[in-house]
Order: sequence, then C-alpha cells, then structure tokens
Amino acid sequence: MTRIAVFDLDGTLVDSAPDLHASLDRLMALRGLPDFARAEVIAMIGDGAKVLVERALAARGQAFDQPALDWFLDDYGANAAVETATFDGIPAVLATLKAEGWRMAVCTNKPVAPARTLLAGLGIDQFFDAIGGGDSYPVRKPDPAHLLATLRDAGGEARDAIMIGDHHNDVAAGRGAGLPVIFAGWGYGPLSMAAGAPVAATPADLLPLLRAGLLA
Ligand SMILES: O=C(O)COP(=O)(O)O
Ligand SMILES: [Mg+2]
Repeated sequence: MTRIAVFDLDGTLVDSAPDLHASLDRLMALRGLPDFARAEVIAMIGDGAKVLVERALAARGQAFDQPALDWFLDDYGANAAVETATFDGIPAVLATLKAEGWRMAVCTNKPVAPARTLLAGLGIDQFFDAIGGGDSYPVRKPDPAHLLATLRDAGGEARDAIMIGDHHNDVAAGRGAGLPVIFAGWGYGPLSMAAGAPVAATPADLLPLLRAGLLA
C-alpha cells in the first residue's frame, strides 16, 4: 500500500489571502469600488476564482461580468506569489511524509495555472504527484469526482488516501469519495466547517493524525 495525502491549497498549504486580496482590491479600484477588509476576502475564498469575483462584485452591489473575471485571472496569475507563503511547518510536514514514503497530491478549486506557479514559486512543487485544479476536470470540490480524478492522476487509490482541507468543500469532497478527512484548523474556514472531522490545530499536528488515519 502506498499511502497518499491529498491537500487543499488555499488556507491549507499556503496563506494566499494577501495576494488574492491585493488583486481583488485592484479590480475594485479599476471599477471605482471600495476595497475590502482581509476578513471579507477570507470569507469569500473556497469555491474558485469565478465565485470569488462573483462574491466580490455582489458585495459591492454589482452583477458578475466576464471581463472582471478575465482581468482578475490575468492580474492574479502574474501576482500570485508576491506575499503568499506556506503556513509555518508545512514544508517540514511535506518532507517528513515524503521520507515516510507517502505520495502527495493537491486538490484545489484555484485554477491550475496559478496553483502551479505558487507551488513552484514556494519551492514545494516537487512533493506532489499531481495537481488537480478548479479547471482541470469538468467538476470541482465539493464534487468528490474532483478528488477522485486528482487521485487517479497521482497514481493513488481512494482506499489508501486521506484528504486534508480547511473548507466545507474539502470535507464534503473527501467524505463523498469515501476518504478520511482531517480539517486544517489553521486555515480560513471556521471550525464549524470540520463537521465532526478531526481537527489539526497546526501543520505539525497533521503527522500523528495522518499516520493514525490510515490505521483506523
Ligand atoms: O481558490 C479558491 O477559492 C479556493 O482554493 P482551495 O480549494 O485551494 O482552497
Ligand atoms: Mg482551502
């Protein structure tokens, strides 16, 4: 059995809110709209770029329009790794799992291009056997098919896999695919989103939970 850990990206591996926030504020400025507080942006993250822009425009009383999304994708794509960093302890956890023989994958609702840019820019892309982005397959989280397609691309099996994420979309996708789920308590989602899943308070707390999860 080759164990495989499937990680969400935003709010789980990386603290990407600063660059998402900066890009959204530039879009607001372009439209003559007021900028956002960080907490407002964090509450809008989790369903991919299109929904993020939809929510941002709706919060300013505006209807969604495609040029806004296109502008955001260009701007964010060029600025995804300015302030974004891995959460403390993440690189060490990934290195430990690698040394223990785990396979690893990323399953994110972020479009795959900026996801790859970020993972490479932060020097952690070499840990992953596959990156399943929000636009990699016909569906995305919470649909479990997004997770199952990512697992297939990583050469893993659902029975050997655990999902780690910070949003109810991650919990729903993991459970829908029949996987144990660990909730990233350091991320963007309120703890209520764990919905009974074990919570890791810090990245280092993942290790015992991951090792135990596949023994259960
Ligand atoms: O891009 C988003 O809104 C969320 O991305 P995530 O699935 O990596 O948390
Ligand atoms: Mg997330």
